Amino acid sequence: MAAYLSRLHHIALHVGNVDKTTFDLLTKFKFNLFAVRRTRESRQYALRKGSAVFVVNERLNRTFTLNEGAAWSPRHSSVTPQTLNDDSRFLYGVQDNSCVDTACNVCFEVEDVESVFNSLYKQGCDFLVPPTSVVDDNGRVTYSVVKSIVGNVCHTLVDRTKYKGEFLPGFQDVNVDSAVSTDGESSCSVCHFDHITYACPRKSTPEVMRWYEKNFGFKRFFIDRNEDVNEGYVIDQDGIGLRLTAMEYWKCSELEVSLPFKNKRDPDCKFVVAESLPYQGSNQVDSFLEQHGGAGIQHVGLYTPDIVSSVDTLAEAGVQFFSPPPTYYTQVGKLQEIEDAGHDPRLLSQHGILLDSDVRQNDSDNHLTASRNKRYLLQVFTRPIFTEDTFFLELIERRGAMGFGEGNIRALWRSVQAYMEGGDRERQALVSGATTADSSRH
Ligand SMILES: O=C(O)C(=O)Cc1ccc(O)cc1
Ligand SMILES: [Fe+2]
Repeated sequence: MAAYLSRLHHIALHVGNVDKTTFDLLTKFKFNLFAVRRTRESRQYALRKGSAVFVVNERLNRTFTLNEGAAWSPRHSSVTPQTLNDDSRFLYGVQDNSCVDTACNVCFEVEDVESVFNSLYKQGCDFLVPPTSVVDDNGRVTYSVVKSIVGNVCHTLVDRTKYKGEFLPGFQDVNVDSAVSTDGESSCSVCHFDHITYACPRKSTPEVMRWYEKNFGFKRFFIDRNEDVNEGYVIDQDGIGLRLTAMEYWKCSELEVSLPFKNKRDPDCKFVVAESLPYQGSNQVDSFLEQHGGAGIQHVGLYTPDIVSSVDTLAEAGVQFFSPPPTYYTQVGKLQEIEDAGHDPRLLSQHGILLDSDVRQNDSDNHLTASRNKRYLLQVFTRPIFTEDTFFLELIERRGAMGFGEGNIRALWRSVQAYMEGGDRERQALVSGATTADSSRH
C-alpha cells in the first residue's frame, strides 16, 4: 500500500560551504532565515519563502554516513537533540557522500511515521534512518529517512502532529524581531514549491515512475496532449533530445488548501523526470549527471504570483538568469502571444522571462474559431547556484496552465546549451575581472 503523504515539508541541500549558500539564498533569493541548528561539527540553516523551505546542511568532510556500519533493526529509537552524536549526524537527514554540492532530500510530512515505515519496509524500500523521535519543550517529532530510487535523493518522512514549535526540535528559532531577512519581501513573492525536476540516466524513467507510484501513490500526468503514454514527452528536433515524464501527488492537506495563494487545482507535489535521448552531443541532462556524479535534483520550480517583479528584485540583488535565445521573442506569433496575455514583450525580454500559452484542443482543432485562450505560464531559469553547473532554480507563474510549455522547454534547452558552450569564456572573463552582470539581461 502506498504511503500517505500530508505535504512537502522542505528540501535539503548539502553543500561544502553552508555560509555561502545561506548568504546567497538570503541576500540574492530573498529567503528568510528562521531556524538554525549549530553543533560542534554540523550546521543546518532553515530558510523559507512562503511555504517553500530549504534546509542548508554543511557537507562534513568525512566519508561515513549516519548508519554506516551500524546495523539497525526496525525498532523505534528515541533521542533528545542533546544526546545525538554531534560528529556524525544531521538531524532529519543523513550526511550525503557526494563530493559536490547537491539538493538531495525532499522531506514530506506524514501522519504516522511508524506505519509508513512498516509498509514501505515491507515493499522493499531501503531505509537510512529507522523511525526516530526527537523531543524538546514543544513536543515530539518522529522521522525516518528512506532512500529513493533516484541517485542520491532521499526522503525524510516527518510527523510533526505532536509538535507545537515553529520548525523542528533541535533547531533554534531565529527570533522574529531579529529575523534575518532582507528587503524585497514584498516585491519577490514566492509562495510554494511548484515542481522538482530530476535528471536521470537514459531508460531509467519507467523504473523511477513505478517506484513513486507504488510507494507514494504518485500519478502520471501528461505534460503535453500529444504525449505518448510509454514514451513520455519527447522533443527530438533541431538539436534538442529530451524525454520528460511527469507525476503528481494530490492528497492535499487542509492546511495547504486553505492558504490564500494556493490554487485548489494545484497538486501538492510534482516531479518531472528528465533524460536525454541517445546520440546527443553535450547537453544539460548528461552534463548534470557527469558533474553531479549521478542522478539527482536538477532544478526546483518556485511558484510566484508575480514573476516580473520577483525577477526584477532578484536580478537587482545579483541573481543571474539564463538568457533565452535572441530569436525567442521575435519568432512568428510570439509578440502577439505575449500581448494577448496582457504582458509587455519588452519587459519580458528584458528579464529573460518565457511565456507559453496553453492552446486548448478545441481551439486548435477549429481553425476558424482558433483564438488564444487565457491559459498560459511564465518561466525564468537561474544559472546554476552551486560551484558545479548542476542545480538551478526556476521561477514560474501559472495563469491557468498546469503543464510546461514546449516553447519554454526548447528555449531553456538552447539557453543552457549556449551557456555551456560559452561557459569557459565567461568564467575566464570573470576571473580576469570583467563583469557578466549585463549578459543576463537583454
Ligand atoms: O520546463 C520545466 O520547468 C521543466 O521542468 C521541464 C524540463 C526539465 C528538464 C530540462 O532539462 C528542461 C526542461
Ligand atoms: Fe522546471
